[in-house]
Amino acid sequence: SLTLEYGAHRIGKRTDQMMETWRNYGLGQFIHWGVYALTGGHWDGEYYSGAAEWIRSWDKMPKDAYDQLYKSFDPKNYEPKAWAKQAKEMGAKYMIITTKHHDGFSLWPSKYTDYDVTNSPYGNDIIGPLVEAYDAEGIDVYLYFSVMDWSQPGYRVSLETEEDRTAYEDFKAFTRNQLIELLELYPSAKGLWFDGTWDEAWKEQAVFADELEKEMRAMIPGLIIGSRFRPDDYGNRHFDSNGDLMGDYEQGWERKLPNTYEDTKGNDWDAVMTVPENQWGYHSDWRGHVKSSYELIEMLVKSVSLDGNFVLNFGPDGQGNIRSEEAKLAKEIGDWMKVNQKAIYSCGYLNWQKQDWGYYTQSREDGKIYMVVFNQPLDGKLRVKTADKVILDKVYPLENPGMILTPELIQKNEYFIPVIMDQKWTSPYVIVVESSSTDEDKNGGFQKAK
Ligand SMILES: COc1ccc([C@@H]2N[C@@H](C)[C@@H](O)[C@H]2O)cc1
Repeated sequence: SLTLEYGAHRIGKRTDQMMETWRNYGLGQFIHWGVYALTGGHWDGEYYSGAAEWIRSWDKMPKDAYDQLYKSFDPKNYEPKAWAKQAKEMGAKYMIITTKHHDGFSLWPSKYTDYDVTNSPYGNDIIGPLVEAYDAEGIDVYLYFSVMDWSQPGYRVSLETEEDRTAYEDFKAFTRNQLIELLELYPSAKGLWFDGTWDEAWKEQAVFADELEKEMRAMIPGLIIGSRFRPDDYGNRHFDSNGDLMGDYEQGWERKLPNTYEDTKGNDWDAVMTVPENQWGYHSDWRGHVKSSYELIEMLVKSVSLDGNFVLNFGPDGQGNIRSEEAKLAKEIGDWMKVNQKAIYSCGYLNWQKQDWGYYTQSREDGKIYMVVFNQPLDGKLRVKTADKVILDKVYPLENPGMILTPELIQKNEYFIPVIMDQKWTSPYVIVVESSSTDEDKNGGFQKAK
């Protein structure tokens, strides 16, 4: 392997308590909010088919017009407490807020730019009250920060000239100043979620990024930072030039999920997901496929079954309203979580063979195994192939622990679990399997429930 000064500084998962807490979240909420929300994905009556938060890059969007939008930013309906309550009801255990997206508009009072909320009609800090409201609901807060900042004179895609390099030094200092400022203002933040680090200019900054990451980690012990922040000695992010994970968890799953445990490389990871195909910021006219709560619950369960967290995106409008489609999803997901959360929180991957009916999760606290059923077989028999030397001690529906299900032995370590046929299931349900290991290879494989 290569000798790297600025590659991964740790091999394998973090084992400290703060990371264990992160690993056990299961469900998170992403919030994309900024002046782009004022456009709602339209300009001058024209529909923008790209991701709404990228509308400034649209050739039909006059840049100076976009850059004046902040003078209209005055979200009368912004209610951070209501947002936090809704997220609590949904069952989110953490929330990631865009403090600054690619356009550079800072949602907190920043000493380092005039392009921030204090110079908008709204005038007040957006981030502070949001952090307080989510902390009060017991939902951990993480700060999204885009290194790419179109508003900054020193920002560069690549460093071609001496002038570029001089300007970029100012940009690096500005970037550091804002990040230190954020951690000083909001020390209850548990981590940072970086974006906008794909430019060549940034990928040459292995030394600077490493020193800055060390400085931030020293400010908040246990701070959790993903794989998209630092470039290594050769400019590689996410995985260094030896293939080792940069940062504390893999951030590569954006609008997509791993399909097998092997895809996750055994790392911690999060998947961040839009409700439409590709809209993070508010777009008033969602076109194409809009995901249902059923689809999103399956993505959540699949993520947890593969040792990841699932982060669902919300894009409030320019007045600070949560749109009705998102409110409905929060309610529907929350209703499901209220009944089935034991299969999600503090759960992760189980090495039993994946079956068509759905997903296994296993509690990291008491070892209980959860079968989350999405595709009930027509014959009502759920095939279960355990790992070797496993005994099924007790099997029952999570919603009805008194209803003991008796597995039918098919062959060694393989059973049919009879599902509850008398109920017309309309949403995914959970069966609990209490199992124990045996050192002999018992053919019987299971004991009658005690
Ligand atoms: C294809 O390039 C990009 C670049 C940035 C993004 C940003 N990352 C997401 C988390 C959103 O913030 C989106 O704007 C998406 C695709």
